[in-house]
Amino acid sequence: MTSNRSTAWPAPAKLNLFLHVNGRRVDGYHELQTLFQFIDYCDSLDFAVNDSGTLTLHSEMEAVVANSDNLILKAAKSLQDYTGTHQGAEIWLDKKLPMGGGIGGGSSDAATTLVALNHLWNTQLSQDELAKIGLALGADVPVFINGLAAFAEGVGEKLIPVEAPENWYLILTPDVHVSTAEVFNDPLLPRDTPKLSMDDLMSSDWHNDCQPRVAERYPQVAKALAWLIEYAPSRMTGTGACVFGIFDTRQQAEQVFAKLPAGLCGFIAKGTNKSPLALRLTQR
Ligand SMILES: C[C@](O)(CO)[C@H](O)COP(=O)(O)OP(=O)(O)OC[C@H]1O[C@@H](n2ccc(N)nc2=O)[C@H](O)[C@@H]1O
Ligand SMILES: Nc1ncnc2c1ncn2[C@@H]1O[C@H](COP(=O)(O)OP(=O)(O)OP(=O)(O)O)[C@@H](O)[C@H]1O
Repeated sequence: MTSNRSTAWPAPAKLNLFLHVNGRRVDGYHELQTLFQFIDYCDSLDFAVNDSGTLTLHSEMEAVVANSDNLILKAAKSLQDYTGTHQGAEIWLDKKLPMGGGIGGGSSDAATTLVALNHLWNTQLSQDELAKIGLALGADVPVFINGLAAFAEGVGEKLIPVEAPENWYLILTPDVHVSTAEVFNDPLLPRDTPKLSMDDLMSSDWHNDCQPRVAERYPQVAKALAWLIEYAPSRMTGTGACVFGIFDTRQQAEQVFAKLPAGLCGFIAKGTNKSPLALRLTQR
């Protein structure tokens, strides 16, 4: 073990408690309104800083995604380029979050890398500067950098912190990869949900505009939703494939989890309006 190893930087997952598609921009991207909340279910990263400038990543996910395509190394390189630092880092990733499920693991890993290295390299960028670098890596990176549950507009970069109910969730992870680009390119995707104002936020009908089409095209998602909805209010997060059921207590979530039939997988987590990454920073 390297002696200057800084350990256990959390990269939490997020849920989109709702995801409304309000329109399509001329560049093809969609205008969204969404409510992001973190859950206490996280990847974990370790960092050892060096003076040679080299960046290396150790991760079991290399079998699935080449290290050169990993958002962690892309984030570290972006921070080097932006700040001109000559420092580098050896990075270890303990991957827990299912990939491509709409819970934002890749974006969260990128955000944790930016926040941790900004701290460990002492490059002193502001949160806004880090969020700007992060946005170029993915629409969901800024909310992970800010670390507060938020109502988001635009493509997810205009963030207003909100206090959402910190429920317990049973999250099901259908074994299917849903392509975000494919969902947004679907001609039948509804794109006309009226925009909510902040005042209507908590009282309005929360839904996910991507859910009906994804459920139609991916029977595994439809099956997970059909089962979960029998026990709790349930929705899809992001563009899927994960779906979550909402519970008041851990016990209620556990009772339902215990009934999970063969062929469905999932986990229990608690919603949290302050990200475990932000909590880690304040504990230093
Ligand atoms: C749907 C969300 O998960 C909500 O949290 C995110 O906005 C998705 O963010 P992401 O996974 O980082 O997605 P990106 O990699 O930026 O986009 C993938 C593709 O989805 C489409 N896309 C994405 C976001 C958006 N607001 N409008 C789009 O039309 C674009 O074709 C884009 O090329
Ligand atoms: N560190 C990383 N962790 C996960 N995926 C990564 C990582 N780096 C690059 N990727 C790529 O990004 C893709 C999307 O990953 P991610 O797990 O963030 O999807 P997601 O949960 O659907 O995210 P979102 O909700 O932001 O759409 C993966 O399929 C993988 O190819």
